[in-house]
Amino acid sequence: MIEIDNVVKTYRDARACDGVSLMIDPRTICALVGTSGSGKTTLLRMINRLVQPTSGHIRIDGRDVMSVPAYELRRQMGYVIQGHGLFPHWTIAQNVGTVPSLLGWDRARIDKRIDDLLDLFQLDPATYRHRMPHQLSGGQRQRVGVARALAAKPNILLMDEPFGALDPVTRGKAQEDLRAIQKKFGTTIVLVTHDMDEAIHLGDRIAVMDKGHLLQHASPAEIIANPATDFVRELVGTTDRAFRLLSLAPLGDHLEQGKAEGEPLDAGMTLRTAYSELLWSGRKAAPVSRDGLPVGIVTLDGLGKLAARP
Ligand SMILES: Nc1ncnc2c1ncn2[C@@H]1O[C@H](COP(=O)(O)OP(=O)(O)OP(=O)(O)O)[C@@H](O)[C@H]1O
Repeated sequence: MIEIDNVVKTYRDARACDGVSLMIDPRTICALVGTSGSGKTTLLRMINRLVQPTSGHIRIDGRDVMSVPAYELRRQMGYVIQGHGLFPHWTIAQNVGTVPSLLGWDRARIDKRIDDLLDLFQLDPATYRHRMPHQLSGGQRQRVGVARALAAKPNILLMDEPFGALDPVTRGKAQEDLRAIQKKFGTTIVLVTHDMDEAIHLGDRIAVMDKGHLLQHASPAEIIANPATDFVRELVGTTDRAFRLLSLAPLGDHLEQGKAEGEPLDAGMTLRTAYSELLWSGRKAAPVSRDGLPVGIVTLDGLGKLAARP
């Protein structure tokens, strides 16, 4: 549990964070969103003491971060920034093994961890271990950045615009990888992003900030359906909120009974994708299958109801 309790950070002429209180549950992803200069990065960096609060407290499992030596705290938490932050003159293996080496793990354990992580991020260890960061693509470097942050099995991962520099396809893949890894390890993730789609897609909860204030902290569905202020409404965008609602749930969660013709849709796709598929194939209904077996149907009418204002 990360507990942010009435935290203020003032710089000479700015209140970067102005009385922010927020609870982040273990094993969840909290997406911090807001316009530029709203205080997201400042808040994130106070969690690992890269920035010191002017007042207020941040506690991790009940322990005030200011009472833990900064180096110890940062070794317990992964930190990923935009543009990966890899050491350019170190090999990929040395980069990934940084924190385990600092923690004094023995060589065999470090090597195994490096190989496991490279495997996990689909970077063949034999090929990539000895390469230098400049010999990788931007997307690969970003994966190595996340692998490095996870190397010492931290409970908490802090991410500041980690996918901001990636093209949309690579970015989508990186988001899927992150979701899968978060599920597998149960890591608590705090993710700063400018991108509301990314926040909706990845966040169990979204925290919206503006001018140092926390405006709303709620689930993506709640933020879309009931934005707390005009600013939040504007950030969510009104033109495609129906589609955003549909993008939150898998088709398999909203099956209907009945008969439908044609190529089945997979129960794992989102309701939004199913809607698009129905429109594209000119059908009002389609069968749904899971692992090749029929499990129900989906209809345009049914999807229409799910997309309507709750
Ligand atoms: N070291 C600093 N000294 C003075 N002012 C600062 C410092 N760091 C941040 N600020 C100010 O605090 C405010 C919040 O900055 P912060 O970087 O937290 O915003 P942000 O929401 O992360 O923005 P962005 O999305 O552009 O990264 C801004 O007005 C910024 O100019």
